[in-house]
Amino acid sequence: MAIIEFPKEMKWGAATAAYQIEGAALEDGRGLSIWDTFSKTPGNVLNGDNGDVACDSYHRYKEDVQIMKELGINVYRFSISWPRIFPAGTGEINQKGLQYYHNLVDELLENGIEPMCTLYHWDLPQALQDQGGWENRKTVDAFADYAEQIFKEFDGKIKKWITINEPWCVSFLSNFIGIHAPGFQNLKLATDISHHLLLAHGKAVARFRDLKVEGSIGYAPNTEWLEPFSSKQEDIDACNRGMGWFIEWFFDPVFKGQYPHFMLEVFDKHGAAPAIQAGDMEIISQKIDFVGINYYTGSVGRYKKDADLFDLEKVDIGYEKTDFDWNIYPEGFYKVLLKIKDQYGDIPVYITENGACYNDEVENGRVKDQGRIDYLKQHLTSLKRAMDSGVQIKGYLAWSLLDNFEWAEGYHKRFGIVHVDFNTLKRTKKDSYYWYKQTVKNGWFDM
Ligand SMILES: OC[C@@H]1[C@@H](O)[C@H](O)[C@@H](O)c2[nH]c(CCc3ccccc3)c[n+]21
Repeated sequence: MAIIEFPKEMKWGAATAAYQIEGAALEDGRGLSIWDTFSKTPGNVLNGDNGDVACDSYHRYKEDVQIMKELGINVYRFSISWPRIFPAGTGEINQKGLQYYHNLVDELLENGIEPMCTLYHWDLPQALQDQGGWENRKTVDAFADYAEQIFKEFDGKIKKWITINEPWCVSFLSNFIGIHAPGFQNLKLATDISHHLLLAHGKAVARFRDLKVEGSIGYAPNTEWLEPFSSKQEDIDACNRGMGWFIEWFFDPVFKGQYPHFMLEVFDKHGAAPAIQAGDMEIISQKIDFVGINYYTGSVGRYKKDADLFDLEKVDIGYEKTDFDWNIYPEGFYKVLLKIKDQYGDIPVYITENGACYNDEVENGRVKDQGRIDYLKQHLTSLKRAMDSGVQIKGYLAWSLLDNFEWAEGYHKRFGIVHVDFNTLKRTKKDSYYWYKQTVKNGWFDM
């Protein structure tokens, strides 16, 4: 088949997040996060799993860095646990928490791997949730203060920064759909939170600029492609409205300084337009250096009155699926990247997450996850198509380095290119690890 080749200067990496891999949830002064509370509330997480131990990367990070070094990647995306730094969300700083991230970052740098740091990957300090969480504008300022502390602490060591991971998940998945922490189901709450998250992003960028921190900063919205079932205008419009929930709602404020009118109309219909204060949009829309794009799947959609907020219903037309039951839809990756470039201009893009759930187990010391290899091949091919179409891709980071705590699905859903036995914490490199290693080394693969 075809040889798919990438530019020499492209960065290759892997991604994780604090609550999903660290464990040591009650160690060295860490405060509780909303995910500690949510996962320990019966019924919220499959099998009652929680992040108390996870991959125990808090203690095993040196082994993990060696795995990355052998993989040959040159960038590693991780997140800092806010409650490990500020156990109460603000005020007293936990020095042991800072020390852990210095140890991790130093280990990465010593092994020629560039740290890419996500400041917020969903683990809000519970103490702040107790004061209203992201619904309270005080949390926005607490985030800016936390970000400032981290910028000052790691300036010169960390040079790629991401403010917020997937504000759509933090707002709508967690406060309207309700399957993630803190688990509310209120549309007005969710839209207010989405606004406060974008404001928090903007305030952190402002502190970054004021402090003249070395490096570049962006955010990492999640994307999805919705393909109209037919060429009927009602199907096309329904899919555009549905994608507006992930894309225009979180991109227009940052890149155009305003919310998309068609989305405001949708929320207004339900009395859920967000509360915006004078000056907010200027803070939100200040320039960023790159955008992190997370892409996993796409669906076919068609118009259906009142099917959901967008008069949209998804139609299963038989695409192959991963073990998360998500369609394997690489075409959507190509299309969403071109949509973003067409609508927001030639912004530098890192693919900060792309990967697949396959729950293959270890057999005779090996994990034959051919499904994941095929998924990566197809999506990297779509990525190359987007690059050849002019999308400025700076790097690709696979989700995830390790099998880890997959939120409401617990440890049952595996996204790693490295298998983790959650009883022994033994790491086993999967077939996809070796395929990815070869691809990173060569800069090309044979489709
Ligand atoms: O579900 C796989 C990964 C998570 O492990 C990451 O923490 C998170 O950033 C992330 N986002 C997405 C796409 C949005 C989504 C998240 C969770 C559930 C459904 C959709 C997939 N993933």
